[in-house]
Amino acid sequence: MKKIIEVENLDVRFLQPQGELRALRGVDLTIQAGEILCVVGESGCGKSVLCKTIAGLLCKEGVIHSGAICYEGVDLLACSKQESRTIRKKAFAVVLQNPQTALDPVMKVGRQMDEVLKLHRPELSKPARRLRLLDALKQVGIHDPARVLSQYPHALSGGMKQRVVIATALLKEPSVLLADEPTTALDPTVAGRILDLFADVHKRNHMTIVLVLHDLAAAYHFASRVAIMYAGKIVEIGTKEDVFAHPLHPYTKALLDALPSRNLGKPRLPDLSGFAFSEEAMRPFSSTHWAAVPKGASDAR
Ligand SMILES: Nc1ncnc2c1ncn2[C@@H]1O[C@H](COP(=O)(O)OP(=O)(O)OP(=O)(O)O)[C@@H](O)[C@H]1O
Ligand code: NI
Repeated sequence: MKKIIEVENLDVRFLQPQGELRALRGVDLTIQAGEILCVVGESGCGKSVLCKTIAGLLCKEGVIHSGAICYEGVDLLACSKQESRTIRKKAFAVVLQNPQTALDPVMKVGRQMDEVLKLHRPELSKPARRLRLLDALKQVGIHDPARVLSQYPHALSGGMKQRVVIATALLKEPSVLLADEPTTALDPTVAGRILDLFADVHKRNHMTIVLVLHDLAAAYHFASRVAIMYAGKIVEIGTKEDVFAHPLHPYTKALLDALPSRNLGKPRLPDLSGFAFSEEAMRPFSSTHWAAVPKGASDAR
């Protein structure tokens, strides 16, 4: 498989009054074209900083101390700002965890999506752009796109807002979609549907997707490969089957042991309207994506 992004020995620090915080301590990561790479790790391990640094969105307090981020062989940290900006603008789109902050509250959805499309496809006429926007919303599962285009973001639910954000990201036809915990702000059933949407987008567009997730079980379902991050480093990476069957790092083992259900390879349950298992087993995606069992009832290993 072709490598699309190579991160080498990336070291990012935050200078604070009380000292230097090392958020990324030499991250090495290869992202392959066309894969869904899920990055999983505990809160504070550096997932968002990694995503933002790749996307060129690191806040000004963050210092890239050393390392390389190569996109199709071009080191974005070594080339000119203008060049790296042009490459990033063309190649990457980013979806963040809170759709609220991604949308302008005082601009109708249609207008803000149109602004993005105008930049990306200046040759399109206004009617052609409108058709493109309607189609983009349909592609993310919005059944009444004309109505949504005419609304302000506050009129939409959290899940609908995130769909709009994803549709807007896709308007840019990026090679790589970076999504940083895109479902954290959503309630569990909606979160499951949004993750399904990423899988769908991947299947349709053969795009490279980097999906940061908290939940290892969700990563198993959606990833081609899984990268485990711990204390500012990628400590393990591999196909999901390898990582789940033969975890090498103690943190990966601990994460796997913490899963409420170990029967991840089992067939999916159909959608259920109710749930009879213990509350602990009711993980956000369990009813739609895999059979959940009460703790202790299964030990697949
Ligand atoms: N703007 C900032 N200023 C100072 N420290 C920061 C800043 N942003 C992140 N950090 C620190 O960098 C480290 C990594 O943060 P990051 O947000 O990448 O974690 P994360 O893995 O995304 O966590 P979460 O799962 O909670 O989103 C943390 O210790 C965090 O406190
Ligand atoms: Ni984060």
